[in-house]
Amino acid sequence: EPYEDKQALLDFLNNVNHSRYLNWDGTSACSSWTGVTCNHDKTRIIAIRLPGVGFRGSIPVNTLSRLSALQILSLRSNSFSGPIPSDFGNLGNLTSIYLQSNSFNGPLPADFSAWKSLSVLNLSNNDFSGSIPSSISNLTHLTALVLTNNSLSGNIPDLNLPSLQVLDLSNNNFTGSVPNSLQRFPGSAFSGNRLSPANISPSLSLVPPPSVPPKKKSFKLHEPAILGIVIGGCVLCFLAIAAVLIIRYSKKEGKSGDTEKSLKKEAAVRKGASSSQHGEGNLAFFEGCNLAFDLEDLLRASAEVLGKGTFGTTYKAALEDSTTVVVKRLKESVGRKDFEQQMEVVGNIRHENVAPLRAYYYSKDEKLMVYDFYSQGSASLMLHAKRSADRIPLDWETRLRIVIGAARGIALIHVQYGGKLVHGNIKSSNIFLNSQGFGCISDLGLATIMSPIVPPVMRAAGYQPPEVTDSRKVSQATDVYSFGVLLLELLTGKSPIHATGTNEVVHLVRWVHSVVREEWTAEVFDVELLRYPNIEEEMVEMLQIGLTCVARMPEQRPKMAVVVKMVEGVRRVNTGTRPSTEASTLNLTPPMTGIGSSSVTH
Ligand SMILES: Nc1ncnc2c1ncn2[C@@H]1O[C@H](COP(=O)(O)OP(=O)(O)OP(=O)(O)O)[C@@H](O)[C@H]1O
Repeated sequence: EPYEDKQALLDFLNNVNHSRYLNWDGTSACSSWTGVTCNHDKTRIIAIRLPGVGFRGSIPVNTLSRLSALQILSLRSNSFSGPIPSDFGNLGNLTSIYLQSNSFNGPLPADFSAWKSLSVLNLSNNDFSGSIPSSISNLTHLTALVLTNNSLSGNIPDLNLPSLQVLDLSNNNFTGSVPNSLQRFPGSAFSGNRLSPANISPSLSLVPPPSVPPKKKSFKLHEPAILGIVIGGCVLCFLAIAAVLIIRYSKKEGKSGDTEKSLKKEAAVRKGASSSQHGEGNLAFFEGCNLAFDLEDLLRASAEVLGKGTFGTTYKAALEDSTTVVVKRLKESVGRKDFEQQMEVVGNIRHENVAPLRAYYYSKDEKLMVYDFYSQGSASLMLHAKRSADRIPLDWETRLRIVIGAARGIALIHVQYGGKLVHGNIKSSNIFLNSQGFGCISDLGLATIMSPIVPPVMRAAGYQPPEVTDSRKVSQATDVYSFGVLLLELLTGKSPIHATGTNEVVHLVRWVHSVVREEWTAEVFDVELLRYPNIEEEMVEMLQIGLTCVARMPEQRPKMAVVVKMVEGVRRVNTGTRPSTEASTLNLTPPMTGIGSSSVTH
């Protein structure tokens, strides 16, 4: 509703019991919070956003405390003063508090224990004083703590915040040293204080100590500086790598769609020799595969290039009996023994969320892998292909199914072979829809057989976590990070590395962090999702799961089995609040098979 004056807003807050979101942005009609009593129990209101509407003065006690369902509270960019009212502690369901860019003052709340679900706390650009209470360690779900540009002082307590990924304590009056638990954060998180430099991360050297601490309302101006510092010296290197990858990608895109007469003909051209000598045995099929063709049939099939990936070229091959399969022709690979061993591992995995490897072939000149053809294309294609007015957007239900299926597939992979198996190349172009419309992971095993040849950092720019600098560092936590990037990609509609209008190269994980930190949460989501009603809660929950998966430190990322529960819980939790017809027609959680009791055939 367009609220035009303060009275209308007050009427809303005080009398309307049935709304779930209150968003009111951009006018300056309000002056004081006085009169807002919220004297009804509006248990359904889950989000209040009143940024920049001109409020000033303090927030009296008992104005919001009855909103027991409230999850998101944004009062940023007003002129509130005074302390945070003590009864905010009653709002035990809060997940995000944005009070930045006001003139709040006084100490921080002494007891944080009530905010058990809190994920984002942004109190920056105020005048809070005193120290950080150690009770903040009770916020076990906190992912972002932003206290920059206040007058906080004393020692920074040793905070045990396992989920924390964004920390900014800069431009305060903290003294002492950076505690052990926070030394993983970049130096810029602590700059502009009087801290001993001894144990601050070396990146501090990139941060010129500000001679005059930035003052109120300077946060947005300050933001690029912080980002610039965080990215710091990496940026040039990153830009160079990204440019190479973008050029490569566009070349690759350009190639896809080329048609070729047959794989055999192409092989002959490639070898500059007769193609009759493929020699060395035939295709090895896996149990349960009812495809009936041999190598010659496959090589004779008319083939269309689907794309050139990191490991070789992928073809859609139409056989004479009208079967269509996908053939991956690898550029090179490890030796026969290792190749065959890995193919046996992969080919024997049968699970609805893992694309089955149907057959393989190995000879000196030719290494092939045969898969089913997924006619709808990959999640990447569905999400990013030709964004135009007549395009049918990838709807929210399909995105949820992709996420849930992909999570189940990765979790299944992670319990194979004594929990030692890693995918190593999770990305949206390797995810397809299975017959039930759920995500299904392809390319298992390729990263392993190619790791001596193609290092992981060269493979999936934007999907690889910071610790992956060489192939030995790939672990299941790498897959969790890549899955988190996939989740963010599906929520934002943006590629893991994308260029902005100003040709600036943006890293999706950093971009999402910066947007969430600034409470532009609504802006984070893909505009194509805005047309679907009642999904904001689910999107916000998915966003939080995605951010948990992309935690900087591998040991802080959840295990994939836990992620499965989290993503499945998003819809289960919310079915009660959705229209019953809609909820009952969606079968988002068919029984999970395979995890723990996998249906692997040998
Ligand atoms: N079984 C399949 N069915 C339909 N399309 C597929 C299939 N397998 C791969 N593709 C598509 O073919 C194209 C090339 O795939 P390929 O796996 O070679 O490269 P990639 O996924 O872009 O990168 P990478 O090699 O790192 O996995 C991609 O667009 C991919 O989504």
